[in-house]
Amino acid sequence: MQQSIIETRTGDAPAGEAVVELVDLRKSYGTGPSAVQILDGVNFEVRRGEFVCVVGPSGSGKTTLLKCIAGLLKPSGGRTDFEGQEVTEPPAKLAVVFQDYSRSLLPWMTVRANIALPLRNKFPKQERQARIDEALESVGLAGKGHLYPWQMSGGMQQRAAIARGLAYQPDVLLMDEPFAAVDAQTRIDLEDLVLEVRDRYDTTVLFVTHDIDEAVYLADRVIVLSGAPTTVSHNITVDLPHPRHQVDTKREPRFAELRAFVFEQIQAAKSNTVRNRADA
Ligand SMILES: Nc1ncnc2c1ncn2[C@@H]1O[C@H](COP(=O)(O)OP(=O)(O)OP(=O)(O)O)[C@@H](O)[C@H]1O
Repeated sequence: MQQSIIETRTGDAPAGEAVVELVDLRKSYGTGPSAVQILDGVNFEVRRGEFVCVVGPSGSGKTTLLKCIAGLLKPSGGRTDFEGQEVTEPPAKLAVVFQDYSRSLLPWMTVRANIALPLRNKFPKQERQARIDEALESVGLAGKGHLYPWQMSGGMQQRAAIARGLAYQPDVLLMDEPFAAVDAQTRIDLEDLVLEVRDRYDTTVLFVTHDIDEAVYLADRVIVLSGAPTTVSHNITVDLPHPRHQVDTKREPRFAELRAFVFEQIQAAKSNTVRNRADA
């Protein structure tokens, strides 16, 4: 029998402390009559320890949203809070992993030196070395720290980029389509790796993806964005058991139901975007 889809209303998120909170977040690019409104009052919270995926049509502003949360872009209105403080600069306890691993690692430095970079002047040498070793081990790169990024496969480089974020031991990891540029098998391995490290470090994860299967597989909640100008169209609880398993979880009827529901909402958001553009 089909179960109903559980939606979380804003302000009614699962119990626990809100680590990230978006309050009526607005962002437009450009000024005057040529300004284009991308985010048009986005509201949601991420609770400590949650894994939240954000999906939405292409161009709906997912990267823009993540950059506002990371303090890399100033909102045009509303605000984002990190651990109860309004974000006005990149928060110290937040790390970002971007899609383009080839640009996020410095090619003239070894992997160890890349991971050490954000730790410099923050921790004594011995602690830095211990953090680097632990982060490398947790992403399956123990003993590979002496390599340069260009000596590694795409999947290994993205593991190294994740290790750099983890070594900092952030409270929140923001990930912007981190596996979009790797092959399908590596992507599956990295999805499970991120679930493992989330459990190991108890990190809160906010993960942007185009891939609906990936979102439902990884998330505790999926936030679906409407087409631009963008708001939250759905906030869906993923009531699949943990630990997730690439075959068993995806075989569950509930997985198929949730996947179909998210897919339909994105299709609806896409057609609204086309209509909005035609009306403009
Ligand atoms: N710096 C900028 N200046 C002007 N427009 C921008 C800028 N950055 C993004 N945009 C526009 O804002 C809109 C949203 O972009 P954004 O990259 O946030 O969307 P997205 O949902 O992440 O897209 P995709 O799914 O294709 O990666 C797009 O139309 C994009 O062209």
